[in-house]
Parts: sequence; structure tokens; C-alpha cells
Amino acid sequence: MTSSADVHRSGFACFVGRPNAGKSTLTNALVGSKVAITSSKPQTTRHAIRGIVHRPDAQLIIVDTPGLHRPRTLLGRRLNDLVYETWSEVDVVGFCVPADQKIGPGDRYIAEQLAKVARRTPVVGIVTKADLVGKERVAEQLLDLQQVLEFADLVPVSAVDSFQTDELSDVLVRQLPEGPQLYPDGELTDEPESTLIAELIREAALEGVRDELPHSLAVSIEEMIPREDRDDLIDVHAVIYVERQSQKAIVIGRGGERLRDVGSRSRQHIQKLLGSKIYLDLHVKVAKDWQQDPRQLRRLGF
Ligand SMILES: Nc1nc2c(ncn2[C@@H]2O[C@H](COP(=O)(O)OP(=O)(O)OP(=O)(O)O)[C@@H](O)[C@H]2O)c(=O)[nH]1
Repeated sequence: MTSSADVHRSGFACFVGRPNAGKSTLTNALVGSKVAITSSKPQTTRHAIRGIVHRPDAQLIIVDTPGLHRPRTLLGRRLNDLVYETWSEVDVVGFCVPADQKIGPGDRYIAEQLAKVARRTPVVGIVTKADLVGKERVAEQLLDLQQVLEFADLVPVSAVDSFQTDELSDVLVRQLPEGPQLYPDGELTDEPESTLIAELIREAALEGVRDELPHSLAVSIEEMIPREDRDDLIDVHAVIYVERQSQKAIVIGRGGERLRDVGSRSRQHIQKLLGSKIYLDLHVKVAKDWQQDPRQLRRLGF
């Protein structure tokens, strides 16, 4: 006879929520490593980056989806399609609502979309950023959240001080089917390295830029090759794409200062990721209105 303690579960979870709800940060807190990139700019996440939580009793694979929003561009529609596709593939969805903001039309829009899958896929309500407010406000937000959808479970968390992150992991694991380990021990993500590297560069390039520019930035890794005659150095050639000439000037900065800064910051993260020294060759190019152009979107991996 097997007791419940012997049961091993495995499966997929994803977090949804309005932009900036804290989904990427939560993924990193659960996985315990910098897998999904985070920033204070909305719509940072474009790729379904997976983080893997290894536990003795379970393997939880987290798929990080872009923020769902009313689409205005072709890119917007592609991103939303990616979100719906992800929901239908996972075993549990975590609906994230930040504790410090009232539940608004954006959240209700997501709840309406989620209600369509909630019969097939259990949805867990998550009140994020609990550290920003008092206990009473957290309780109030949990009550408000309960009004918008029927949840399999409700959990308040803080990714910043690790409040209840283990509890959340338990709650999500409970919704997974019994199954074997799907990925080897120690593996944290199955994204190709080039995608992670592109995301690290985009994260560095996003720092300190304003307003509409974040949506116009895309990074493509053109080439990644070990330097000839050296086994400790990799040449990485990357292009930062923007939509307009004026944006190019912003990204490069006066005398190229900003771009150098972006290069040196992202290089540190990339070296850590690859465990090797790298030479980073970084260029900025204008791809006019790439968010509206199917051919350019394809080339940039959307
Ligand atoms: N105080 C506090 N801040 C948090 C917490 N989690 C996330 N943040 C901050 O909230 C901002 C957004 O976090 P992200 O994890 O990038 O949000 P996201 O939902 O993945 O955003 P998109 O990728 O745009 O959809 C960042 O500035 C984080 O540092 C938390 O638990 N506490």
C-alpha cells in the first residue's frame, strides 16, 4: 500500500494577472533563481519562460505568460493568443492581484476570460505584494477577489520577503496530477539559452526608460560562438530593435554611454548564466513599426 506521502505529483502552472501584478517575481521566488526577468515596467514578459520547482514530492513547472490586456496591435493579439494557449495546457492557473491596488476593470476582464477555462482548469486566487499593505487590507483584498471568480484556493503572498511562498507552492502542487519527475534535478528552465540571454539584455535596456519605449524594444541574438583557440570566451552578437530613430538615440544615449551601460550590466548576468566569460557585441537597429509587421514579428520570435 502507498501512503499519500509516497505520491509524486508533476505538472504545469501559470500565473495570470494584469501587467505589473508581480507574476515574474513570484516565479523567481518559487523557483529560487533568476529565470524570468522582472522590471517595474508593465508588459515585460513576452515569452512563456518556464521555471521549475523541484520538491521531494513534486515537480512544478511554471509557465510565465505575458500580461493579458485588450489588444491594440498585432503583437498585442499574438501575446493574448499565447496566454489563452497556455491556460488550456496547464494543470492550474494562479490569478495574481496585487494587494496594494483595488480590483479594477483590468482584473475583471481577466476574470471573465478565466471563467471560461475555470471548469476545466482550477484557478487559485493569489494576492501578491502582501508586504506593501497591512493585514486588514490583505484580508479585504481576499474578500474582494472572491467576488470575481470561483477559486480552488486563495493565498496571499509576498515574493519580496518570502511570506507564504511555500504555502503557495503546496497549494499549486495539490492541483497537479500524480506523475513522475519530468525534468532532471537542478534544471531550472527549458528555455533556449539564446532566449534567456535576449531577455537579460532587454531587461538591462529597459532600466530607466520611459513610457512607450518598453513596448518598442525587442532583442535578437544573431550569433553565439566560442572564440577560436579559447575555451573560456564566447562571442555573443545581439541586436536591440526599436521602432523609431528617436528611440534609437535614447537607447544609445549621449556618446553611447547608455548602451555601454546596458552592455556591461547584461554581460554580468549572461556570464553568470553561461558560466563563461563573454564578449558582448551590441547594436541598436530601427525596425520600423515591427509590432505591426507579421514578417518582422516572426523574425523576432513572436
Ligand atoms: N513590494 C513588492 N514588490 C513586488 C513584489 N512582487 C513584485 N514586485 C514588484 O512589482 C513590479 C512588477 O513585478 P513583475 O514580477 O515584473 O510583474 P509581472 O506581473 O511579471 O509584470 P508583466 O511581465 O509586465 O506582466 C516590480 O517592480 C517588482 O519588483 C512583492 O511581493 N512585493
